[in-house]
Amino acid sequence: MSSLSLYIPHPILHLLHLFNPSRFITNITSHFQSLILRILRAGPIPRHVAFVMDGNRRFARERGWVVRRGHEEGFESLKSTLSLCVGLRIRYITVYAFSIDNFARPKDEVEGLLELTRGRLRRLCEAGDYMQSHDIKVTFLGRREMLPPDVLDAVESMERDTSTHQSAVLNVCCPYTSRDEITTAVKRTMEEVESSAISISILLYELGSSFAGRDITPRLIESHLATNDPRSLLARDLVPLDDEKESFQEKESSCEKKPHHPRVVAPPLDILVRTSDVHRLSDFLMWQTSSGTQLHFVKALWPQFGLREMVRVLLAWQRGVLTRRLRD
Ligand SMILES: CC(C)=CCC/C(C)=C/CC/C(C)=C/COP(=O)(O)OP(=O)(O)O
Repeated sequence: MSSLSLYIPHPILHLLHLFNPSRFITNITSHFQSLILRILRAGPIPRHVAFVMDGNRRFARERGWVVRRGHEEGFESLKSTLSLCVGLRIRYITVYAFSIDNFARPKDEVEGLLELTRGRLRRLCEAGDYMQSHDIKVTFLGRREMLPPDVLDAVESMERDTSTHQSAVLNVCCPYTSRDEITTAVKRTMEEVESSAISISILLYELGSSFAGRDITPRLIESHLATNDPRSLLARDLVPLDDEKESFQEKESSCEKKPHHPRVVAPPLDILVRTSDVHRLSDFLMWQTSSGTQLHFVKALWPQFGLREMVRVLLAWQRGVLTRRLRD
């Protein structure tokens, strides 16, 4: 601007200062994005979308940067993707932030990822920041007990500070693998079935009868998956298990309401996106993707994922939904 001041009269220069080209471009871009999201919202909207945020290291290496910087760019991409999802009114967003296997990566890289959790992500949950102003509940899924104490403290405070939020849920899988999640769910199901079987059989034995036990069904195991942890569900989305639906509805409509806590499950996973052109699940949400989930493998590396990629994914999913509706 200073060299321009030699040629441009002062009042015009003043106007140019007020005009601020970079702010103007940012405003135009954000208006354009809101318009696109509003158009997309005219169609069906998925309730639950998951992301395998792959390609941070490649993004860094291609630019001659240290790996840590690639993950930092990945974090910025997570923030902008969250805004896209919120703008689309998607209620559940589940991201693969840290696999249990990632502990085996170089120390500096692991420390960089943990620092993003206790630093940048923690700040987004503080008073007046993004998660508060957008009413987003943040929950961590996986083996939190494997995290260092200071990261665990940050995780617990993020969950506490956002626990009453109702507009959307961000599930951060960290440290997580799908096989571990399924194994834990099976163990919990067995414990539940055994404890209810024992108490009912004692009662029936005393009454002189016998008891065959509660059935272990896929739906019962599913209700114990991390994505169905009651802490990560929005009250308005709770869906009782099929075999409990009737009694749930009865209790809901009964005048004399007794406390009833049916096992519940979250809305099914509609879309899974994996970036960086890798066509694998890598031990992520294997149960949840086993029926009805549309899988999208996108060429862009995670730090490059943006509006264009999201629009493509959503249009493909909407096309699928509308085609099914016409066919059925
Ligand atoms: C704490 C938090 C929410 C962080 C967000 C940052 C972020 C996007 C983390 C994902 C980490 C990860 C292991 C990505 C996989 O790409 P890669 O590293 O395997 O990359 P590559 O496929 O190029 O090797």
